[in-house]
Amino acid sequence: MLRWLTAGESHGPALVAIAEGLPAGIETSTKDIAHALARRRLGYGRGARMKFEQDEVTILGGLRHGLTQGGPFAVQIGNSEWPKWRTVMAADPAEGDGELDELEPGTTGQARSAPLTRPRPGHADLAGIQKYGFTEARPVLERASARETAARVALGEVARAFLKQAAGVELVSHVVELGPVKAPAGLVPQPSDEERLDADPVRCLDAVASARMVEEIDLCHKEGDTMGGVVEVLAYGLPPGLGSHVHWDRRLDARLAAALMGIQAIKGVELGDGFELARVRGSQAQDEIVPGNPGVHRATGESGGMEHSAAGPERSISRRTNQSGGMEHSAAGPERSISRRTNKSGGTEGGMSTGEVLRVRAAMKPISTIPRALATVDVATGESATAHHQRSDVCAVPAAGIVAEAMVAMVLADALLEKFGGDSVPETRRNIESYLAGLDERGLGVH
Ligand SMILES: Cc1cc2nc3c(=O)[nH]c(=O)nc-3n(C[C@H](O)[C@H](O)[C@H](O)COP(=O)(O)O)c2cc1C
Ligand SMILES: C=C(O[C@@H]1CC(C(=O)O)=C[C@@H](OP(=O)(O)O)[C@H]1O)C(=O)O
Repeated sequence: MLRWLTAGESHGPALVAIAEGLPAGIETSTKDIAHALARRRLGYGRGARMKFEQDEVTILGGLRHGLTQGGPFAVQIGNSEWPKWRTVMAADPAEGDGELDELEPGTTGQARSAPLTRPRPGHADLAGIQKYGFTEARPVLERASARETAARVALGEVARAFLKQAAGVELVSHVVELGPVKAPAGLVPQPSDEERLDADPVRCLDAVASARMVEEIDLCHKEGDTMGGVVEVLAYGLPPGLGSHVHWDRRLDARLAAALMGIQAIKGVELGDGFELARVRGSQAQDEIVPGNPGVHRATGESGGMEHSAAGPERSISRRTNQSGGMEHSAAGPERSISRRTNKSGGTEGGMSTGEVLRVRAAMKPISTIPRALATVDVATGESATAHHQRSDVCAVPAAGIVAEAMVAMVLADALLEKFGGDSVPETRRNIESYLAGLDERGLGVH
């Protein structure tokens, strides 16, 4: 079982994250994690804070000479802006000598130390004040802030490394909608497109749509507004059978949906064709099962025309049946296999992975903090007021895609460990190979 937690506040000294249950032998490094964090900071439309703040990565436990050791993996992400917040965010009373009343760059007139008694709509501020007995929103917003997603991305990077090294599973994410602009339907990236996507200002695969998305962000910024959008995460090379149909909380789709909904500002999750399937007849909503090995794992519901972009990379984990696994006497043999005509379901059926490409989408609402003053109530006086305005991103959809990748990686790593176990990467890999060989023996392999 993979357990993990994050701690830390947006303007605290650091975020920390701990993952327990990862096997030994996962190859990763400070550099890999710093790279993942840098990817999260990418994206056109992010605010002033992304420019001046640095993520300072320190691995505190669980890694030795570039390999996990089987113990809890602990990472700290230091906040380079901490000296300015030492007083406001001091752990102990009357501690610190931070620059108390200096304005934050990009903010409009709010001193750091001022009590935030005018809760911002669209944020955790008011419900948090009500729930925890606070008199102002600072303690709420500090923990609710999506700054915390840096900690998730740090752990997600280790999970990604595990998935690739133990199972040959590779993830890729991209932006499919930004405000009113949509990328062409059915266009899906390969893991090998990652560099190209990261180089795009909005992490969109289609150059024309990307340019229109950038224009839309500029327009939105000019008009003093903010934007949301939709991101998609794909996982290539999953074995069939992760998750289970036997109980609601073991379903892979349910676990993915919960993990994605757990990202700040995510308001909807779809698996495969998701909501679109509700609009078509049953006869059009199936992924028919056929014998044979198409050599292509489809990412989408399209059955033709998209193979150049939808085909998955070769499954990189080896099959023992093709080598010396002693399966020669099997009735079906590895030459028999099973495949799907389409992948409308997005790679799960009955709460289990099908062995097709996993495709999941998350919809992000527009950034709540808009430059225009929003109506609220001052909780100190009970009078109508205008909400505090912190500086804000215009759009953080590209960053949300990286966070979504991390959350999907954590869920898949957990599901993989649940099914295959293993205290070391080679052991997990052997277990997967043996399972896949068993499927081949029965003629049920998904190649
Ligand atoms: C990567 C990322 C960056 C975000 N940046 C901002 C921001 O600059 N300003 C803002 O108002 N909300 C931002 N949000 C969204 C808020 O954190 C979120 O809306 C808020 O915590 C309330 O949670 P809820 O929308 O899930 O109800 C961001 C979210 C993500 C995922
Ligand atoms: C710091 C990050 O994102 C922050 C998430 C966030 C929010 O309300 O969620 C609000 C902004 O921070 P502030 O209110 O201090 O300007 C973002 O910059 C980050 O992603 O590293």
